[in-house]
Amino acid sequence: MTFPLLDWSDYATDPDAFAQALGRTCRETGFFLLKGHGIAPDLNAAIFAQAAQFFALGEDDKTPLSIATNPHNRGWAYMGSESLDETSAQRDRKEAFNIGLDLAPDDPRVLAGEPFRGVNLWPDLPEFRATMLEYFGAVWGLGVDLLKPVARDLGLPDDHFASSFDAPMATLRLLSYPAASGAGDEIGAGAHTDYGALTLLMTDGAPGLQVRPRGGDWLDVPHVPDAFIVNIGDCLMRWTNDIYVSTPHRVLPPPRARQSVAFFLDPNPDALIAALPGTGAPKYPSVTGAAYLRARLDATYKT
Ligand SMILES: O=C(O)CCC(=O)C(=O)O
Ligand SMILES: [Fe+2]
Repeated sequence: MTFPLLDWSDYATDPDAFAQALGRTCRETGFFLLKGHGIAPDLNAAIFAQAAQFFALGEDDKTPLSIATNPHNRGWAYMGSESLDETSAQRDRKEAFNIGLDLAPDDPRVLAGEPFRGVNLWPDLPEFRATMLEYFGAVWGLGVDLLKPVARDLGLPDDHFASSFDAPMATLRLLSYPAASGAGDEIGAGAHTDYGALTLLMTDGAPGLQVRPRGGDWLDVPHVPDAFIVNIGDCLMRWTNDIYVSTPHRVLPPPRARQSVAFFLDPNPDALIAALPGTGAPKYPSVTGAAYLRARLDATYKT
């Protein structure tokens, strides 16, 4: 397996060729690298710097922001609270912080208690919120743009997915992995496939991320500075009636402390995940975006 390096600026000059290359990788492995995406290296650097400040806070500052008591998948996940490998009892050696679509406390969707419609939790760090929201907006825009060549590859109008992602259950997730302790049986993030439509990931370059293509062995994902590692998730696989594949990946305990920033683009809560036109007899019943994500998260946080 190779990790194709796609250049987003090619989409503007030759959208058909870009869609074809993107489609090929989504059908074969569901993983690619993306450069030329226009998100400023300065903004990337700022995100990593703010994340480092957050993770350096003490438990007293982080505990009130706990995701465990938040019904909307927002906030801080402490070390050992998750097991991404649903088949294993082994706990991931990582901390995380989730930020969702930013809504005001008096937003009607928040007041109505709609699923995944909550307010974000913020640490007391002066530039944290503004930096996170700027990045959230930029990567959300890029993710929705990437769904245009996806639609084109599937023979659908370019804007086919737009209305399913205009108020998405997207999550910006900061991740921090301590260096391997050397104790042997540990994992940074257990083997899993992502739940949503697309994931756009940046890492600090510390090794650890591996992908296992169907029928193959675990492979290290190469680091290309400032390129996103993009992969498709189970929701898009299901939407395409399995024409696209989501691929298992994991994070090994890294040789040095490691940070990464993932953006999970899940659809709107009420988006209907049903086999797309032209993809054959549906293999799965239709499901809403919210019902699908809730079922997957419950498995991750099982006790
Ligand atoms: O930290 C990474 O490089 C990947 C994390 C990941 O796969 C996830 O959180 O879904
Ligand atoms: Fe993942």
